[in-house]
Amino acid sequence: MTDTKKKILLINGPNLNLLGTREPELYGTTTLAQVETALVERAARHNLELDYFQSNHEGHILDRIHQARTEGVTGIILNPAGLSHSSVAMRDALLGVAIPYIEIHITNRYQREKWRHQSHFSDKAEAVITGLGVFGYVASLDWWAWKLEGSSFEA
Ligand SMILES: O=C(O)[C@]1(O)C[C@H](CCCOc2ccccc2)[C@@H](O)[C@H](O)C1
Repeated sequence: MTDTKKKILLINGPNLNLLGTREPELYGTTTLAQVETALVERAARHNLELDYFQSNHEGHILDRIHQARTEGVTGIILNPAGLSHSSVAMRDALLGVAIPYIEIHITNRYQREKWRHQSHFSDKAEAVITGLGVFGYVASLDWWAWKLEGSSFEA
């Protein structure tokens, strides 16, 4: 029996491995491992498979994005981190593999330095979440589940 579960890939950019251990006033106290574990379990409840990847190296992230296409990834949850504001190459990789993504940021970037207001990813994202803390990751997954389950609205 072939595995028919749709796959969502969670990608976190540079320094997010520090989540929960540094700057809790900005990023909270939940660790990246806790986020990843929680999303894997939540995805399974939606009959989805969730894989996750974090790197401090742009090229490794590009390689993981390229690999996603060969794996048949349906959608991406992307926190580009600092690369949000600088990486045309990462934008090109995402557009190149043509996998839809939701962009998520833990902090409200519009309350921070002006240079954080711009992202190389937002205009091509399905949606952008910024400022919900790590709940933004939960919201991103639930959005993918809702989208893939037919986008029906039940009040
Ligand atoms: O708010 C977000 O999620 C950001 O993507 C986080 C990036 C920073 C990622 C580093 O995250 C850390 C987490 C905990 C401790 C230190 C860094 C920042 O450069 C973006 O402007 C907004």
